Amino acid sequence: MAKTRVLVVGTGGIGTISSYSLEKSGTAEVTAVMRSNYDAAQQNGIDIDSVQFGQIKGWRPTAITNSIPDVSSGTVPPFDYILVTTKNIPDYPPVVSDIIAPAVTPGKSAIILSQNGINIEKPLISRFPTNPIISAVVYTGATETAPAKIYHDANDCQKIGAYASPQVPVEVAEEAAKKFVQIYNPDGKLDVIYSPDVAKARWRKIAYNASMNPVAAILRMDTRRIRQSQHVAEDLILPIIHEIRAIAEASGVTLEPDLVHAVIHQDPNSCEFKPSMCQDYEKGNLMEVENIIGEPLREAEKLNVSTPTLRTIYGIMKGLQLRVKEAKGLWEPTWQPGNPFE
Ligand SMILES: NC(=O)C1=CN([C@@H]2O[C@H](COP(=O)(O)OP(=O)(O)OC[C@H]3O[C@@H](n4cnc5c(N)ncnc54)[C@H](OP(=O)(O)O)[C@@H]3O)[C@@H](O)[C@H]2O)C=CC1
Ligand SMILES: CC(C)(CO)C(=O)C(=O)O
Repeated sequence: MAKTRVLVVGTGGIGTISSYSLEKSGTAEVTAVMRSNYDAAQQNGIDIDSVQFGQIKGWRPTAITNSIPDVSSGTVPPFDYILVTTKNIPDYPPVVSDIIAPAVTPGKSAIILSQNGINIEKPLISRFPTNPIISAVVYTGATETAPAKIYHDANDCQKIGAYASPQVPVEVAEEAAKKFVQIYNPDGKLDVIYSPDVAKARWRKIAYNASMNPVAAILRMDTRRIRQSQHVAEDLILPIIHEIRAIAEASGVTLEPDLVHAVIHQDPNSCEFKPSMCQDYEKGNLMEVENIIGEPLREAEKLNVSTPTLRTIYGIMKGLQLRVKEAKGLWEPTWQPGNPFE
């Protein structure tokens, strides 16, 4: 039987772990789009040090490329799935829809977003109205420690489901999501499951990311120290979790009573874990500020929900993001027309 064709866009931490399981299943062939790690992977393959799969040296997916395949050329067969595992940073171009556009076959390729954040699916719906959109809420822990060297320290754990798109029949999108889970996890040994209510899963996950990620980045502190400082946990983390719960509730999603406990205890006491936003800031990289904090805040404004802590944290994170942009030469300190503070 022909294998399912999957394009993985952004083969860093999560992209590599997903590519590995998809290929290992024997039912998928992965084309991995790589960028800064392309040369290293071409030369020596990818090394994976995995808590779940052991030590893997020089692993290679079916194909590695350093550009997005252009399916309109007619030389590349269409992809059944496009799995997007780049960081998602809409405040600096190119945005995800522009990145993947050449590889999307209208009406065929299902697009799966594995990225953190809320509302990340919306720009894809308007750009690719006839393609099924699938949302993957990812709890896996994986970091690229050097080009094409992946440290996988928390078991692959994903909740995957269809995201409603007006021109795509619900059953088509659900079928695409279920089939993707089937090819990813054919024998059910992984904690990678179909979720009929992925919107709820996203709100639940954002309670961790909107609280722990920015507070860790601002303080340059791991989540155990955040919790060990009762003050930081009580005055910053808990209020943000409560604010996220209130926004979700106003948008029609009731989060479970164990939410606070689940966020506080997501990282075991034994580890000193710095969430991705903190790691990115320490590396001088742009951070996923808009989808993790900006979007929940915009939802809150629309729904008239009070979110004082989230707003303060957003202001600080926007400032830190600007510092990263300036250091990278992506922003110049100039006055924009209409700025009342000039
Ligand atoms: N890592 C984790 O444990 C978890 C991550 N997530 C989410 O998953 C997503 C991916 O995170 P993660 O795997 O850590 O990210 P990484 O930074 O490890 O990997 C992202 C990869 O995408 C590449 N990339 C970015 N833009 C492009 C582009 N335009 N064209 C081609 N390649 C591109 C990057 O290349 P380059 O190196 O050149 O920038 C990098 O190789 C994020 O949204 C994150 O929030 C969710 C849960 C856990
Ligand atoms: C905590 C983790 C790794 C997965 O839940 C994550 O989402 C992040 O660091 O941003």
